[in-house]
This record gives sequence, structure tokens and C-alpha cells, in this order.
Amino acid sequence: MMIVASEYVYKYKNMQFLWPVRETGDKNKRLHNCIPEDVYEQLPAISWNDFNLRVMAGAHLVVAEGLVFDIHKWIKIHPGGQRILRRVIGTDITQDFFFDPTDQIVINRAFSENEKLMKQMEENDADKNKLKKRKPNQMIRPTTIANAVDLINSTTFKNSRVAMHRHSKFATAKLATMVVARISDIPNDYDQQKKDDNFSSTTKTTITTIPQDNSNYIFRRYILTNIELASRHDSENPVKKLTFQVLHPKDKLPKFLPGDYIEIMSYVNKHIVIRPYTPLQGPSDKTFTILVKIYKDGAMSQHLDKQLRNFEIAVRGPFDIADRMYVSPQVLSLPQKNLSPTSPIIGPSSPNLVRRATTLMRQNSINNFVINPHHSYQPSHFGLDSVYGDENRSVYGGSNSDSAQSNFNGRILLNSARGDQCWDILFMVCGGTGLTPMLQLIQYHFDNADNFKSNFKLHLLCANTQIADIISMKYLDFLASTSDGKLTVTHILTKPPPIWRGLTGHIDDNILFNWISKYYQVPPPAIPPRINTPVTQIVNNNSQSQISSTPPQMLLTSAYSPPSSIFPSIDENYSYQMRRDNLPGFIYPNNEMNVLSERQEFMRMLNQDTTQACKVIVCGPFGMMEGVKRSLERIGFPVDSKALFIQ
Ligand SMILES: Cc1cc2nc3c(=O)[nH]c(=O)nc-3n(C[C@H](O)[C@H](O)[C@H](O)COP(=O)(O)OP(=O)(O)OC[C@H]3O[C@@H](n4cnc5c(N)ncnc54)[C@H](O)[C@@H]3O)c2cc1C
Repeated sequence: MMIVASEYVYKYKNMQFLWPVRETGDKNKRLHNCIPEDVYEQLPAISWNDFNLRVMAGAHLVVAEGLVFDIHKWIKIHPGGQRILRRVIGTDITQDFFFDPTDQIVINRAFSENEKLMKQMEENDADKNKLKKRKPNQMIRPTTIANAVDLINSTTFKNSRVAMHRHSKFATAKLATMVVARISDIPNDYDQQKKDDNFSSTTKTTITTIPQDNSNYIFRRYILTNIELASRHDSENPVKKLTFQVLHPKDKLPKFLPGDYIEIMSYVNKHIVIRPYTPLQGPSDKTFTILVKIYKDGAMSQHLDKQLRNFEIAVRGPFDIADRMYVSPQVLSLPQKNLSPTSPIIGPSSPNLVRRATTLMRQNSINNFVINPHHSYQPSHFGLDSVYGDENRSVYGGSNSDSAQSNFNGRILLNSARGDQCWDILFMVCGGTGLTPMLQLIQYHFDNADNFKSNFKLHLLCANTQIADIISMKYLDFLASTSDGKLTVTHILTKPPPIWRGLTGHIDDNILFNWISKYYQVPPPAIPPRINTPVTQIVNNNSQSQISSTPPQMLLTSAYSPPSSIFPSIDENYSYQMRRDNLPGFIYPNNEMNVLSERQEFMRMLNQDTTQACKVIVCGPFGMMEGVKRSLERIGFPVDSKALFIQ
């Protein structure tokens, strides 16, 4: 049942309330001070979660000073334009409503929508046709009155935000009449916290600390300050890099960690649409970027693509991707209560919230709630069963209960065994925008490894269809070339250009094995084999070790890693066959069975290697990940304990 807005009477001119208003004694609580005591007493207390649910179900709610306001009546008559108010729905507007104009936020550029758009379109061949149709110097014409007011506002307010200007006492009193509830789970020191943090997301002080308050469950608005093309313009689904800046000068951004994702909310075609994206640290501590693949029929990606610089986007988070991981208590051997479906607020895209929102929506006959179809999910053949069946699992990992359980204790993409949480060797396989969590990991390792000389190695295998689809190719090359050998980047294309010298086709067993075995040196056996030592003698020498039970040929070939200098580059179609042929003095098996056994043996050694923490992380389209998982299994890679798949 929706809450009905309370109305009370006040004199407009001299701001004298006919009813006694609540006296909080705090002049900063301007909205509180406009609300009669008895109205305040009767306000229902709702949680952030309920607030979000109602917004997702179509209610036009905002929060200010911890109070909830229903602004649906105001939208049509708002002097600042309809769009501005639509943009603030579901967000906390305290800072904006009482914006102090002396607090100027600096946006780095001049603001000219037409100029920028024309320049972007000129740069983009795909848009040239549209450009031709446009008359010279033709301005972008607002399509509605609301649109016109928004455009005027956006140019008038320039460096202040379009939806952020000091409101009159009248406007304050007017908003106060729209109060419908108060937020129940605001901490007692909320006001102090707001002063300290300017109501920004809780800054994470330690790597494993996930904010316990719910401040990251409320949407906040950020300014879109930069739009760049990250793939080539002729890509079928171009990828754009969007940079966002905090709205208020004193706002802070949390330090994003690998596995963090944010949620963007928009009002698209009369629907509330929420989609998760992977944030990357921006060029300054007030900015972050996302890479967005623009789908031709994608609701959010099209919406984001249409946004102009200096416009606002509602964002919340960050959330840990582990929150999206649902593992059956049976698999984890955990009591049901630990993973109760009614346990903490997750994201609105979580099955919990989606279910409850759907119910609420049905109860209220609301049809404008869109659930991201990409949150509905894959068959459960990846080792972990969802608590909710197969419907909502986005991260899946090994079925080994220890590893799965330990994933809940910290950041699943990081190595909890090392103080700096870096991996010794990290293999990253990605397709398309699956690159984004890998960029988080690369950024993290270079920023956080105890020192740059620290022993970590990152290897990235990027799969794309065409060269035009490769995201930030030059940037990746630059990172690799300046990494002092710590990062390698390998590209594979299914439709390569004629001059392509890199890998081609789909990622398969050979490619994965060659890639991993090229960069992973399995430790030599306790007594290294000598070329002229008879095999039987080697086995006898190692009679105490586990490897003595394996066939001698495998023991030798897999335990011995030849110097990397004898390998041709993987980009030059290096094959494991060539590697074996290059090793002197051994008689190698040349039938397929032996090659397979040899790979299994290499992987067995890798699995038993306790000297270096290694992980394979895979992120991309479902089909690609399924193929990679099967290949890893076939070559004997310990998928359960050392692989993680993010969808
Ligand atoms: C944790 C997480 C992080 C994410 N991070 C990013 C990110 O950094 N960058 C990014 O671009 N996306 C990211 N996504 C995906 C993103 O949330 C949206 O699903 C995506 O942008 C499409 O949304 P849309 O509204 O534009 O398309 P929709 O309206 O949802 O879909 C329209 C059509 O586009 C096609 N489509 C959409 N998404 C896919 C897909 N993944 N594979 C194949 N076809 C698809 C479908 O054919 C669909 O019919 C992430 C998803 C998750 C779960």
C-alpha cells in the first residue's frame, strides 16, 4: 500500500504556520523545522530497502534530511523543469536542496552541448549520415517544454549543477508538505556523518571491510564529465568510456576494489531501469569511469549513450560482486540461516529484492518495473547451485566447499593469503566488457603490491570478434610495455584482419594450455632430472615423493620447465608440440593420449604447487566462459580451487 502524502496548511507570504511546527532546536534541520510535531509523529519509518523498493515500483520519492518526500505532484509544476526532478527520484537531495552557492564545484571544461555533440558526431563515422541531414549550424532543438527548461537550466547554471540551486523558504515549506515517511535505518550519528563525509559512500579503510551501514544503498547523483570512445567507431557495439565526477565539492568517492560494481538507475521510456556496471578509479579521487558497451536495443546503454556532458546520473554502491554469489547451503555445508533468503539487503537486482519488488508491483498493479534480463540466469552446471535455483547467479566458482566458503570471507577476486591481497600469478581471460574487472585487478596490483618489485605476474587474454571491438587496445599495450614484464596482454580474434599476427579463433584447449604453461613454471622435482640419467634412476631417487607413481616420461617432461627464451611467442602460434620438440635429450611421446597425459601432469604439478598463489579469472559472455571452463577441465586445470568465473 502506498503511503499517502500528508498535507498541512501554512501561510505562503510570511511563512507562519497555522499549526505549530516541530521545533528541533537545530537550524540545520530546515525541513524538519517545517513539519508539525503530530505529522512527524505519525510518519511511518521505512528502511532504505523499502524506499528503494517503492522507487523501483514507480513511486516518485526522494530523501532529504532523512525524511522521505513524495514529489509526484511537484514534478509537473517544478520551476526548474520536469527532467531535473525526474533525475532526482530515488536519491538523497539534501545537499542539492540546500546547496550553498559558495561551494563551487570545478568541472574541467566549458559547457556547450551543441559544440560537444557536433564534435563527437564528426568524430564518429557512424553518425555522419545524421550529421549530413542536419542543416549547418542547426541547434539541437528541445522536444518538449520540460526539455527546453532543462536545457536553459543546464546552460544557465553552468558550473553549479542543473538540479542544484538554493531553494527559497517557500520551496522548503512546499517540499515539507510532501513528507510521507522517514528512513528508519539512518544511524544516530547521521547528521554528524553527513557533515564529515558529505554523505558520500563510506570510505573503505581496510580491504576486507565492507561498509555495514546502508549509505551505499541510496542512489546519489554524479556528473557525467567526459565521454570517449574506447573501442573503434566501426565496432558493431561500440564501447564508450564515461567519466563521472562527484556532485558536491566535499564529496568523497570510495576507493574501488576488484569485484566492486555500482548500479545506475535511470528513468527510460517511463520505466525505472537499473543496471550494474564495473567502476574504475578515475583520473582524480573525485572521479570514476565505466566502460559501457552500447547495444542497439539496450535500454540503459542507449540511455547512457544519449547523455550529454554535465548531465547527472543516479548511481549507488559500490557493492561487492560476492554479494551476487548464491551458493546452496548444502554445497557450502552451512546452516541455512547463514544464507537466508531474507537476510540483508543486497542490491535491487538481487533475487530477494527483485522478488519483493515484483510482488509489490503486482499488488499495486504497477507495470513499469524492469528487471535486467541479464540477471536471469544460466543452467547450474558450473558447480554451485543457487539458493534460488538457477535464476540469479552472476558469479560462479568451484564446487569445492572450502574455496567457495572462503570466498565469502573477503574479496573473492583477491588473494587473501597475501598481506597485500595480490596474486603471485594471475591469468585473466576476458571477452568484450569482461575486461572491466580485469582492469580493476590490474589497477589494484600496480597500486597495492607491497612494492613494485613485488613478485606478481599478470597475464591477460582478451577475446573479441574483430579488431574494432578491442577495448582500450593502446592503453593495454602501454600498460604492458611499461610494466617491467609484470603484465602481458594477448589478443585473440574470431574474425581477424588479413594482416593479423596474433591468435585467431575461439579460445580452446591448446590455446589455454600453451598460454598457461608458457607463463607458469611448475617447480622442479626435489632432485632435478639430468639429461643422461636413466629414467629408472630418477624414479628411484624420488621414491619418497608423490611423483614416483607417475610414468617416468611424464615426470620428466612436466617437471622440467625449459628456459622461456626457447619458446617462440604465443602470438606467433607457439604450440606446445614445438616446445616439447625443442627440449634436448628427451624422447617425447607423440601420440595424442600422451600429450593429454602430459598436460594433465603439468596441471597436477601446478595444483600441488604451494610456492605461488595462482588464479585463473574469467569474465565475458556466457558462451565464452562455458567454453573456457570446459577447456580448462579437459586440460586438467584445477578449476574447483583455482578458477573463478564472473558473468
Ligand atoms: C556485476 C556486473 C557488472 C557489469 N559491468 C558492466 C560494465 O562494466 N560495462 C558494460 O557494458 N556492461 C556491464 N554489465 C552489463 C550491464 O549491466 C548491462 O546488462 C548491459 O549494459 C546491457 O544493458 P542494457 O540496458 O543496455 O541492455 P538491455 O536492454 O538489458 O538488453 C538489450 C539487448 O542487448 C543485448 N545484450 C545486453 N547485454 C548483453 C550481454 N551481456 N551479452 C549479450 N547480449 C546482451 C541483448 O540481446 C538484449 O536483447 C555488468 C553486469 C553485471 C552483472
